[in-house]
Amino acid sequence: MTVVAEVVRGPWPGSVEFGARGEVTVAGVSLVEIAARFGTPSYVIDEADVRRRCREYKAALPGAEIAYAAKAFLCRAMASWMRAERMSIDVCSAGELAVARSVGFPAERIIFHGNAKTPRELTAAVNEGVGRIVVDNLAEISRLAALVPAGRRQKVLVRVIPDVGAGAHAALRTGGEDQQFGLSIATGAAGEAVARVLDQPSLELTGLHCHLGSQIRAPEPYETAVRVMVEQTARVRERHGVLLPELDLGGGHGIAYLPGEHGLDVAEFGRRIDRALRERCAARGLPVPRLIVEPGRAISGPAGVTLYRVISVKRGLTRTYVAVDGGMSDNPRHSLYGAPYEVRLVGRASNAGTRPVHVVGHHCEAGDVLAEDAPLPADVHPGDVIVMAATGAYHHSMASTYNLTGRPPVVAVGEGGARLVVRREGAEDLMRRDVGL
Ligand SMILES: Cc1ncc(COP(=O)(O)O)c(C=O)c1O
Ligand SMILES: N[C@@H](CCCC[NH3+])C(=O)O
Repeated sequence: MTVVAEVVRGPWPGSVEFGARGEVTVAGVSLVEIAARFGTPSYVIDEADVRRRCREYKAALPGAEIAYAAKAFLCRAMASWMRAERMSIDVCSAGELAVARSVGFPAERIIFHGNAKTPRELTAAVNEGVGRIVVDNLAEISRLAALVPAGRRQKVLVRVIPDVGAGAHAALRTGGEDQQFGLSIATGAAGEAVARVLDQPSLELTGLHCHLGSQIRAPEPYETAVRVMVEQTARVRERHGVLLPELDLGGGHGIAYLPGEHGLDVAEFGRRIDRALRERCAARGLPVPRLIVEPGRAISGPAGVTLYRVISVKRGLTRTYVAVDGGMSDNPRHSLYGAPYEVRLVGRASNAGTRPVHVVGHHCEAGDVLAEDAPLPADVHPGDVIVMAATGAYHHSMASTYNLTGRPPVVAVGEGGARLVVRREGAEDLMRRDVGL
């Protein structure tokens, strides 16, 4: 296939190719063929691209533990790719834990999160033997300690609020005071949690954790967080004489959603965090703790695309609406955060020129918009297939069945071609939970 122009890959998987006649392939597999074989809408994920991103993290942060944040996208295939790449996984529910364990993902490389873990979740985490549980409130400390069988110690991290605000949208900023995640240093809750954990013989405190927010594209907020977290680690030693061997900086690493944008530069992030950590630890006379990072979006986001079929094109007074066979049920991100997206026509060339359109879904809400002012060919028409970039994170995992629409399948592409890894949800699946009259 002729690649028409040097593609500025931006939000697309590394293997994407755009041909002169409108063909688009990912990992060498034609997206039109995927649409024909698996139907639309469909999520497509490039396995090699996901795995390459894991290796990029390992190369950028030698010696660090890289825990993929499963909330971004998890299915059994993804969990087994993470196992094969020797990644760790961060989970935040019994469901994510069960999926990871179902493919034999090693429990000791699982980090269990949650600001309101239920007793059932805590029990599952302890029984499975997860590597670390991240304490996120005072109430769960004694509850957790009581669940640990005699003769065992459960490793825990304490999630503190570093009071560093970062993230692409208010709903994605979780590192500042006055939100529901983590324990405040300012109110004394973080210090209290540390003391209570150290008081429990069945718990072993291995370090502090923080998570600033999501879709952060610059390293500076993380450098600030390193300063705060090293200071807190030093205070634990001063107050309790305990040297914490780990420091978890969470995730939140941003990606490009539009052409010309850039994500967090992982290599630069690695260099700067390493330097900041060494400097701060030297200043406080601490040995450098083992770093843990928890990228989700940056591992799976750019590796995924979504295919839709155009159902109708309506010209309004001022705008054109291109309605597709999916919508906020498979991608709630535009309606939740106003997130921008890049879309392209697939499978035919057009010389009609482009014009900005609103790509909308098929749900009964005016807010069911997928992309605003997206440039598509002026002759886009029903039956066309379009592809949306950077949908590998927080799409499948946030999908709903609104309007009793079944969720799309996930198709993995790689050297062996395309294969279904999650099947399409049908009316029978939806009715299986409905026990009837
Ligand atoms: C504790 C924790 N770790 C990691 C992540 C992963 O975030 P991201 O997908 O933005 O890297 C999140 C979500 O923001 C989180 O809450
Ligand atoms: N769901 C968000 C990210 C939340 C990150 C989880 N703490 C998104 O789609 O961007």
